[in-house]
Amino acid sequence: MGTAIEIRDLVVARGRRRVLHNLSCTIPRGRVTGLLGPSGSGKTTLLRAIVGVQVVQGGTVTVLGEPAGSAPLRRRIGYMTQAPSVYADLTVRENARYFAALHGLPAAEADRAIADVGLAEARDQLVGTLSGGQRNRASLACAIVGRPDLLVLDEPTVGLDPVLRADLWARFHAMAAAGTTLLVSSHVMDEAGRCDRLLLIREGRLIADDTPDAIRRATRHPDLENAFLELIKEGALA
Ligand SMILES: Nc1ncnc2c1ncn2[C@@H]1O[C@H](COP(=O)(O)OP(=O)(O)OP(=O)(O)O)[C@@H](O)[C@H]1O
Repeated sequence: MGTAIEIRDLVVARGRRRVLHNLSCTIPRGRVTGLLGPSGSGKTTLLRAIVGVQVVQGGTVTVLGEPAGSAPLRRRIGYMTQAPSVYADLTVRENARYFAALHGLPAAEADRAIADVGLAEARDQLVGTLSGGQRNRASLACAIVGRPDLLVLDEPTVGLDPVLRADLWARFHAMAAAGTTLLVSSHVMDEAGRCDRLLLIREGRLIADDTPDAIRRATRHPDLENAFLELIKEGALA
């Protein structure tokens, strides 16, 4: 299977606060790994460090065998931020075609990405007129258009109804089956069970790094939400 991302003793401060404390983990290739944790726990900061846009104070982040942020990685990573990163005054198709062109890819690839996120019917609509969930999917289309080896998605399913969420998760797994590594953040615990592996982060520290089943077994909670509460309680007692 192999390793896609290797993080060793990562320390990040934002403002005057230390946000990540000596965090270490490895993320396997060709799998969907979920990054879960409460609001403010450091999920976005960790994703930023992996994508290479975060100043770090210590430790190493190696992505697809290269140091995070290095030039060869630029075309190999798709990153969807929480704020939509698409142009409001362009249509969905124009946005996706623009990102396809940046990767040197033909317009057909843009149309494929739009269809992949279920936005084909809205492809000629200006992004500024889309609903929040549709705008998220337009951002996702732009992140996947280059068929990246690593897809880093910061809360991609916010604002989506259950049917669309289930549909997107099925697409994530299809991409993983085709060899893409996905790292997906969420603070919705019912999405945790959809991941192959989970990283649970709290106050900048990793409190679990395992499969959903192993976490359920170790905590004796069939429900991941309660399993996480148990891990947090154990952490507080340790
Ligand atoms: N630009 C910044 N300057 C100072 N502090 C920041 C900055 N960005 C984030 N922080 C702080 O860093 C901590 C981690 O933030 P981060 O965005 O990584 O959390 P998160 O787990 O992604 O939260 P959420 O789920 O709410 O998006 C928070 O305490 C936040 O207030």
